[in-house]
Amino acid sequence: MTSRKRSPHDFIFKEELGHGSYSTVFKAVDKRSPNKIYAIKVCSKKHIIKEAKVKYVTIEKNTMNLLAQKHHPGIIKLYYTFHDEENLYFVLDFAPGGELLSLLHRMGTFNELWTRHFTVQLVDALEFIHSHGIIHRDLKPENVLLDKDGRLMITDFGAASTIDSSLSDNSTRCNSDSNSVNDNQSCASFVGTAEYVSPELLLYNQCGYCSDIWALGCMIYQFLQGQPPFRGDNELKTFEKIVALDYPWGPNKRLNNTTSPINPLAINLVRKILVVEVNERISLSVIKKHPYFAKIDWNDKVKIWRGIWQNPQGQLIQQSTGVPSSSPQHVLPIRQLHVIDTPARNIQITKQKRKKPTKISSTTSSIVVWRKRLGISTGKDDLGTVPSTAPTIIVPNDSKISTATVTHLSSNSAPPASSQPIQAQTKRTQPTAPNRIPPKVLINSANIKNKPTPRQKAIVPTPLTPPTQPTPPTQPTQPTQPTQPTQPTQLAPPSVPSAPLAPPSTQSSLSAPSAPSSIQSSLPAPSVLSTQTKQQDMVPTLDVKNTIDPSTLKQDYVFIYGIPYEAEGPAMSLNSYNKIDNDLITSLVTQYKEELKSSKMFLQLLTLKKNGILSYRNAGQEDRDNQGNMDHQMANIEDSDLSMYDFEFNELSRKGFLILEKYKNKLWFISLPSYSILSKIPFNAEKSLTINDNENWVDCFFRARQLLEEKQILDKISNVSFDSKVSNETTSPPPTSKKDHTPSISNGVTPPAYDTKYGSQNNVRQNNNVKQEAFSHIATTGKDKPSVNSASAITHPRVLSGNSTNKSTRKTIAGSPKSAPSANAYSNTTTPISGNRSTNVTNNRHAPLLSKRQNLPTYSNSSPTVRSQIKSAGQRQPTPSPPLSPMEYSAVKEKYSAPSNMVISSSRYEVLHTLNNSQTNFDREIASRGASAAFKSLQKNKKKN
Ligand SMILES: Nc1ncnc2c1ncn2[C@@H]1O[C@H](COP(=O)(O)OP(=O)(O)OP(=O)(O)O)[C@@H](O)[C@H]1O
Repeated sequence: MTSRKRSPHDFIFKEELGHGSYSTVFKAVDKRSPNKIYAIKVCSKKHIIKEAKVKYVTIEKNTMNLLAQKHHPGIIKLYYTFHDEENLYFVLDFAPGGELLSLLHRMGTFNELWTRHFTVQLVDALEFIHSHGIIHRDLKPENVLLDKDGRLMITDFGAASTIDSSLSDNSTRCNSDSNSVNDNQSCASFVGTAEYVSPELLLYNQCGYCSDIWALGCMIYQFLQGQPPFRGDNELKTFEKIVALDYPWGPNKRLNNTTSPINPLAINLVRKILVVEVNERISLSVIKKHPYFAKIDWNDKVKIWRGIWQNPQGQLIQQSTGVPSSSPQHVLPIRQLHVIDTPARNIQITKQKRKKPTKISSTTSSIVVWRKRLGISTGKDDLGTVPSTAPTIIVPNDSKISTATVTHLSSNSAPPASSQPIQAQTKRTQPTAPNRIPPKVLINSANIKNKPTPRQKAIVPTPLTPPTQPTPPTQPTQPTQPTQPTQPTQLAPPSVPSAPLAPPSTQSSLSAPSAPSSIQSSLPAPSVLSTQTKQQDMVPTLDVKNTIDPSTLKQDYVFIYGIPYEAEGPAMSLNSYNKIDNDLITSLVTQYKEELKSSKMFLQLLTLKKNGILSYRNAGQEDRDNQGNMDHQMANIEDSDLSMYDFEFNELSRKGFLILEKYKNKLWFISLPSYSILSKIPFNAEKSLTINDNENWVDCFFRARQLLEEKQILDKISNVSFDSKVSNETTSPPPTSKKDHTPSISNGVTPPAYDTKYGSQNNVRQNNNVKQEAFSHIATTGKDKPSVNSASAITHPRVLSGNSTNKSTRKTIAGSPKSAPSANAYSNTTTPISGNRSTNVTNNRHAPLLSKRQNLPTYSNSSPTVRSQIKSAGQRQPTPSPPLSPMEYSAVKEKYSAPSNMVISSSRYEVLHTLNNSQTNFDREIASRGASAAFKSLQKNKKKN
């Protein structure tokens, strides 16, 4: 670090490199020495204060300062920090190679050579970090960047923790030193990323150097397999998998369609790292001696730190891997196929883009929920070193103590024998347990792979909480648009027959053969609510008392436009559908922008409840449904066929549109009335009816989703014991959780056969001719057709936010997936809109298409009959039928599992997942399309600016 004071004026700021939860990173040139290129991380002071990130920024600064005292090639160096009125600035090493995750994404997996080379670099860099008494705590491929030669550089120390050097012997061992697991205050906080979080943090609130080693193990696995070892449909499931060491091994599949077996030594290494018991987890020094690194000379730093794009002489080599050596900025931004985010445009340095959900707090809440449900204390008393004896798992029902222990779990880590030539050497520790895990813990032992001991006696759990009631019945549906979450592909005829709309000019660009020749729609003029309307007319029928309800997450005035559309015609590829869909939305918005935002429209009072129900009532006129309700149900965000998009939606400036789409059924455009229109509403009414106007709609959607998701998880955790399903000794009635289908299977309900006919008719019936396209006001019809402007520059609503490498991913619990929405019929039947605004916008529309291709039934593509069978099986089986044998059970499970390449979410992970698992070029095209479209969009925006 140089002490010379610098300022933003010393640098020329170039393009944005990416942004994280509290910063935007720009490429910058030092004016004093123009050859010096840096990455400058800019954190808006306002934003970090508002988002309570000060602590993390400080940690990052201090940690990087500490590490910058000595140069290490594997660490992003911090050169200067300074601030002005608006921002804090971190001047860092520029890593032109982008994120390691992006490289992995582009390749599918790394080959043997690269995996070993990267691992060696990681081990060396980690050793350096640990030698400074620092634990990174958020190691993952996203936080590892690449320099121009393809050398790793670890970054993002915002979650780091230092170990008190007076206590530490600076050992990097996980075992044998009491400091290796740090239980001090700073370390006991929950940080990290769901997929890489260590079991000691989950179970004991502890972390240490060994927690970074755990993450290293996850990364090695990911290099070889393309995705991290532990991934559940949501964070809580991921946590379950982590403590159960539930991870599979498959061949090393590359995107160039080559497959190779995995080196057994690599598997062995990973297995020695991914051990739940920290005292048995291999340390860095032992890792270095592992036979996998037999040929590595750890003292030969030059060799170790050769870039992967360099030959032994240090020259850049041409890659045959699809990574051009000519361009150092190898990595295309990887964006979601469908995102809710802020467009990357006109980003002032001082202006923080729409944040992605908070890393730390989200993680915290998930872990807290998870631990709470397992009955694991999160209190300080529970801290301390990991006991030499593993916790006993006690199943609640009859107070019997299971023999499952954490060490037991670790011994179960062995992947299937076929892919695991080398067996774990994990020693079993004493199973008698201190009350590390209080006696309410359920261990889902069916998740434990290759359980070496005979199956335990099944103990049907007593729910930790009374069974939760299913989501309350939906409110009466609006007459024009029945929304039936359980029948996602049910197509409702347009409620308003419409005159054709001239095809948007963009249609000519539709390349798909099955694309509609025209998109016809009409825009019946809505009833006019002009600004001259008498103020009292605007809210005459609103009953204030009825409106304010504690379950309301948000209620506000909006304009809503519904466009029902019906899909007919032959099957269409997902690609075509996506394109049409994008074009449709885009053209509608671009053509009717003015009308959609017009003050002529009726105001609606939109309400989002905790149960996910979104309803509206007309603020301008008495408008009751058949049952006399003023609130009309619009959608249930739990509906797996509901997608949400953002078209330049900016709540502050009240611009743009939030778009909801029920798969091939209806589009809703939600816009916000201008302040001037709002001011026409009588003050009292406005004040009393507007609820929670401090929180954005999108945040509220995600909050609702999270609430629902947590409830769902809690139901499941409370009610499910896999033991009870596979055991012949089941004695208790099955759980009754609405959404847990597992019991139905375990109770011998015959899995419904896949209804091909129905599937083909209903689920895969494609929108070849989006022929309907009635463009009707949701609550009224009108006559005036708006003028049709020729569609100008088309921006795709879903890729609008194609920022450069937006670091948001589901893996960062930080705003994590919260959960990847699941299309997995077996484990998760409904998928609310995800909890991560920037990554997780449910888009299960893909599921049916992909499922069909593979002829795999899923809940989301099963017929209503099938669904009701599954549901009723889960809900109403009064007497347990003979349970399935384990084999039958796994067959059923497999049958009802979502196909591995299903695009069920829009996060980068999902895209990556699809890429990694795709069988065909078609799938890969789908997955990469989002990224390239996002990239193009970004470029366009940049040019414009
Ligand atoms: N030194 C760098 N060189 C090149 N690109 C960088 C550099 N640092 C960051 N970036 C890009 O900017 C993105 C965001 O940076 P960073 O992860 O530091 O932000 P953050 O706010 O700390 O993120 P997080 O939400 O993970 O805490 C990164 O994903 C990366 O693509």
